[in-house]
Amino acid sequence: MSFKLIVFQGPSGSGKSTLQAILGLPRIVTWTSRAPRPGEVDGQDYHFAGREQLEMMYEQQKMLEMAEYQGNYYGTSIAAIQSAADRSEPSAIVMEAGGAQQIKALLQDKALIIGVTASMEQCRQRLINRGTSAAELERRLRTYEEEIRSLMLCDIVIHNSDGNRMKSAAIMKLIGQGMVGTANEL
Ligand SMILES: Nc1nc2c(ncn2[C@@H]2O[C@H](COP(=O)(O)OP(=O)(O)O)[C@@H](O)[C@H]2O)c(=O)[nH]1
Ligand SMILES: Nc1ncnc2c1ncn2[C@@H]1O[C@H](COP(=O)(O)OP(=O)(O)O)[C@@H](O)[C@H]1O
Repeated sequence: MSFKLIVFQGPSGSGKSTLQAILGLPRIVTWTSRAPRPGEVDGQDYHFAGREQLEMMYEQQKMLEMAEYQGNYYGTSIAAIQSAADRSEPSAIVMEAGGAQQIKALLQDKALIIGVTASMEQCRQRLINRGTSAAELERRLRTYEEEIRSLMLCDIVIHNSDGNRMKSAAIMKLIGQGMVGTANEL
């Protein structure tokens, strides 16, 4: 497989992190100013930091990209991308649409952007099961339609509905085994 980076994009609760875990490639840990959820580990799920620290990192040009999503900063450090570039195997990252497009512009054929979808009702139910508060749930689902529209910019889209769980996992296995390559490998 000649991809350097596999990017997951899609609405909250669609299953981005789940599919990333099934793919099993080294994952790039990004930065966020949001508070950790119960069970999330600093340095493993995210690098958790204050808004000021992230603004400073951005000003010091330590970030490749940074986006504000639902009132919090999310960003990818240049250091993290550099260590991914040094690895022989591809890495995986989860990003919102703006970040994914920046990566695509930068890496072009070396990045595979995977859009992940599920119906709004299924996303809602999954977020409730994840213990999301009512206010947070409304905020997260408010951007659902916009995030679905931006999936048209992805290279492939996986309909990760409840009924498609096994199929989504099988597609991830194929990608992980290098069965999906770039055009110049055809
Ligand atoms: N642009 C960008 N988006 C990110 C980055 N890290 C995470 N995100 C995105 O930020 C959004 C919110 O993430 P999170 O709060 O963990 O919620 P979740 O995706 O619903 O579990 C998601 O769309 C992530 O893909 C990053 O480094 N850059
Ligand atoms: N195909 C699926 N069917 C049913 N539940 C799923 C499926 N994919 C993921 N989930 C569950 O949905 C929840 C949200 O998944 P997650 O990967 O955290 O989403 P995201 O990273 O997009 O916010 C998790 O509890 C996960 O186990």
